[in-house]
Amino acid sequence: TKCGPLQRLKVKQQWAKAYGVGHERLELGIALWKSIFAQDPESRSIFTRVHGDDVRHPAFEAHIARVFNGFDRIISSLTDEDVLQAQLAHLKAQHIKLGISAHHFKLMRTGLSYVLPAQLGRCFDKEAWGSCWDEVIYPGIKSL
Ligand code: HEM
Repeated sequence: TKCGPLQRLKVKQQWAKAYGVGHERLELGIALWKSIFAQDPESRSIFTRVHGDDVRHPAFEAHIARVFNGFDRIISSLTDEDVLQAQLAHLKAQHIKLGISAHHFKLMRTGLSYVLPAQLGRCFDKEAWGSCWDEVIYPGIKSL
């Protein structure tokens, strides 16, 4: 499939539902990062500044909130190409300095494919998410 207008709308709508409110949002984030660290325990080491050794540390919870805020900005912009590309370019510049590789983005892609269905059930459109990640989000943010 392609990340076309329909897929973008689905991703937007499903993200809005999963992102939810209050503590649900934090729990989704904690589940995502637990999945990333379970897939690759070594990847924790790039998060020392934000206490990646403990996903419930206030500093790590703040990190989770920043990343989801970034997600929210990207996904909200999926239907506005110019804003979308500006958001992606900004995140790309931030991640170049951090040494985030294709491998790391793969961990996140896989993590999302676990935690979003847990939140959305059968509403999760795997193909729409996969194509928008592979064709739009990842190519826009990757640096290495
Ligand atoms: C679409 C995917 C991603 C988005 C939207 C995103 C978003 C963000 C945002 C908004 C920040 C905070 C920047 C700041 O205010 O300084 C951040 C920091 C960071 N991100 Fe990402 N990120 C993504 C993917 C990843 C991946 C795949 C990894 C590695 C597995 C990663 C690792 C980091 C690290 C290490 C930091 C800095 C932590 C610190 O403050 O020390 N990010 N990210």
